[in-house]
Amino acid sequence: MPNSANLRQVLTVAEMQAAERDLMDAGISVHELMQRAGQGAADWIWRMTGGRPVTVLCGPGNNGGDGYVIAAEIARRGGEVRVVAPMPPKTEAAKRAAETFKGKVTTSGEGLRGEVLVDCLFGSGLSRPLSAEHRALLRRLRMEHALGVAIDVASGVDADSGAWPEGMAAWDCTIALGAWKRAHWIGEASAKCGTRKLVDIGVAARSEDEQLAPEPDFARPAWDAHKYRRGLLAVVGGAMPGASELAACAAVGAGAGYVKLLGSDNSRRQLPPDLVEKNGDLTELLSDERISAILVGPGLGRGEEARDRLAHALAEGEPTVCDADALHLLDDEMLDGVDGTKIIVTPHEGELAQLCKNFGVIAASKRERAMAVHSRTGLTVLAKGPDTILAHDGGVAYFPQGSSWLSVAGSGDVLAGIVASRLATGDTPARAAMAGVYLHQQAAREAAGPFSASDLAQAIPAAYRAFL
Ligand SMILES: NC(=O)C1=CN([C@@H]2O[C@H](COP(=O)(O)OP(=O)(O)OC[C@H]3O[C@@H](n4cnc5c(N)ncnc54)[C@H](OP(=O)(O)O)[C@@H]3O)[C@@H](O)[C@H]2O)[C@@H](O)CC1
Ligand SMILES: Nc1ncnc2c1ncn2[C@@H]1O[C@H](COP(=O)(O)OP(=O)(O)O)[C@@H](O)[C@H]1O
Ligand SMILES: [K+]
Repeated sequence: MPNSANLRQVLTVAEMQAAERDLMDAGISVHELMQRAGQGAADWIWRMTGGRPVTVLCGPGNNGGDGYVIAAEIARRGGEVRVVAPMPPKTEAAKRAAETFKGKVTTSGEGLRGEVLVDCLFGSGLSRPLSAEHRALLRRLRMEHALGVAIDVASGVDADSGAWPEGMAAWDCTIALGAWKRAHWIGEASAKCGTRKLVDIGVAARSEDEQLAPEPDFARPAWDAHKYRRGLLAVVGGAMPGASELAACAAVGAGAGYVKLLGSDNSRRQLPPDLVEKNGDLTELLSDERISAILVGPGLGRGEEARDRLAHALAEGEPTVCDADALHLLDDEMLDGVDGTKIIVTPHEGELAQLCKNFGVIAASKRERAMAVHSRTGLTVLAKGPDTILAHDGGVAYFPQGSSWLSVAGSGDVLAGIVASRLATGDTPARAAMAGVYLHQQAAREAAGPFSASDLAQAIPAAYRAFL
């Protein structure tokens, strides 16, 4: 994934239109922007398909206009290309682009069988749901072509929410124009858009833009590093020790130099040799000044004792990750006198709903709920699930989709351990959360599903190496 800011911005349709107006104010015409977009997309298509016969489906707006530019460029390079246009071009720029394509244009593409379908029916200007006729056309053409490439966003997708049109087949590749849209990273669309490519047409990055989280860039420990300097993470255990052990095991490979499990019982259990467990009075155990971060929540329980342990952990004022049971116990009373900006919460959908309830927040979508909890409390909110959204001091960040093999019990404990480990190394909450998600996803690739959560935890050092 690109790490430069203008290739990571994620814009709404309205923001994209404003960016287009800014470019036009700077003297660049819609025609020029369409040429940049269409030629850039044609370049990717040419590289991916190596000159195989291409059918371009063109709609009436500027997405269709891009399609005519793509078709003309492929023809100029000597490729076999035809256009299916159920409606004539309506905008000036699209009409002008259509004139440059001299090849075959039909309205239905009936009987066409081809290798590559390029979808330029509708892009970000989708103003109503697809008609039954357009759905059927898209479905038929998609079935009649081996490979499908969507331009900007797949036709019928809501670019701002990532909602996917019912019954529509997935695409092999989506080529975003000018900037990423939310649909490339959230909702069903993010899972169905295939490989993502971005064509840069000169849109400038602004600091307030939402962004695709940058990949971590780790370094080996400093020459004079020692275990405490690399970070000491305290994992507060509770009623069900398995979950905190799993999180602690994950934390060992994710950057911290030392991970200590602070248990609540003295029962003899077989612990992995890397884990150090201390039992006893939690306040005393947490008074170790070398502790640089705390993880609390996995296996904590939700009763009085759990509440007490969470309150003790938060009272330390250290950078802290709250996950699982802790998310049910967090509320205004628990946060009273606590600096919320030092805390990361890692809720799944249900836990996010619980946080909203506890803090009296009402919001419609996962993204809005995460943002609302963040702005109400100052907490850094990593809302996980099939898609992951981070609401933090710097705004909102999105991530590529991880492997669906991550949907296994304990996977969230592993993520919490990784994020807490990053926090212990001195990363800011936002950086720790971003690095944590990428490490978790990379560990899933290394463990190559199906895997158990402990397989996933074991794959973390290999995942770490991928970002060195
Ligand atoms: N912004 C930029 O910087 C750049 C943008 N570029 C490109 O422009 C695209 C956006 O173009 P766009 O705004 O013209 O919208 P687009 O998606 O072509 O559709 C609008 C047309 O479709 C119609 N229509 C909509 N829904 C419909 C439905 N369900 N069923 C039937 N009709 C429907 C709608 O009709 P109306 O709502 O007006 O009745 C209108 O005629 C963007 O995705 C990117 O590809 C690049 O070229 C360069 C830089
Ligand atoms: N379908 C999916 N695709 C990608 N990642 C997923 C999917 N389902 C779950 N995950 C990831 O797996 C983890 C599951 O966490 P969680 O629901 O807390 O599990 P548990 O409570 O069992 O530990 C999260 O990091 C989430 O992002
Ligand atoms: K499209």
